[in-house]
Amino acid sequence: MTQQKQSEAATSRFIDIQEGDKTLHIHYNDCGSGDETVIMLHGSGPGATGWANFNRNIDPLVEAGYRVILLDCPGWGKSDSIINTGSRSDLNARILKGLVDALDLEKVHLLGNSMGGHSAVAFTLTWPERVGKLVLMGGGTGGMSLFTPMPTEGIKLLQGVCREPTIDNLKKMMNIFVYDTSALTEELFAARLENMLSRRDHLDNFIKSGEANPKQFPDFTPRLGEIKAQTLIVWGRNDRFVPMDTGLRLLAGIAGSELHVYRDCGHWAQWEHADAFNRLVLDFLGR
Ligand SMILES: O=C(O)CCC(=O)/C=C/C=C(\O)C(=O)O
Repeated sequence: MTQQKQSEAATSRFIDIQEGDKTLHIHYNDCGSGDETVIMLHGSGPGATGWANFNRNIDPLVEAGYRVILLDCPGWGKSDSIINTGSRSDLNARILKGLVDALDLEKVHLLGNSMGGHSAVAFTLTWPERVGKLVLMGGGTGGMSLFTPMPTEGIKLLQGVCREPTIDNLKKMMNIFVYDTSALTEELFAARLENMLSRRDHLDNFIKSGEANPKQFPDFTPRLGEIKAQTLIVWGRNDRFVPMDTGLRLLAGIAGSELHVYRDCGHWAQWEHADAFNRLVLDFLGR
């Protein structure tokens, strides 16, 4: 990996967004400039942030002339925490709407990882006129799998880390994020552990949210036909968090969609196969 050009500190921004009767202080990173904007939405793992999920994808998109915005959803990173009792996909979509309105962005491309994919679909269903293209990676809708018992082993480990945020539990979870564990370094584990432990409130509230409403990510399958945006669906063949047949459901439901499956790839295609993923996304956005 070459030295990263954009830095987290230099691109870090905050905004206050009204959510019901609360004002949430929301963190995002704003990188590069360009006529077209790509907003990246991270997954729901403990310690995830826009930067943690997408640090291998920012520079190539910025260098290709896109403005790249990474939103930390409520309950993650430096954004305010929240106990969420409704649809978290829709909560994140409302926060995203607040952000695009405040930044005066008429239309944006959305790139979502896992929960971020679910949230991108929720946003598209409610505000289709604000969406250019969609990239859904390892996510896009909740719902059952025909082949894999739910919750998946990955989601069970993820919940275990939130309940008991130890380095051992974190390593068990991260070891199945990816196909090739040799790429996971002690430095990466340490950064993720620091993210987690610096915001214990996020972990506690994630568990409380799940207890209040176990269906945080609703099944959008019956509504997928409403999506008109051109959509690139990306999956890892060896995903142990969100089963690959979720990608097939998205492909069947969204008329303007195509699916790319990486071999030797877990739930973090954007990280594990970063170079190929960046080329794929740039080709799709540029068409
Ligand atoms: O439960 C779901 O359907 C979503 C799970 C999810 O978002 C997991 C994401 C994990 C990461 O990508 C991460 O923590 O980096």
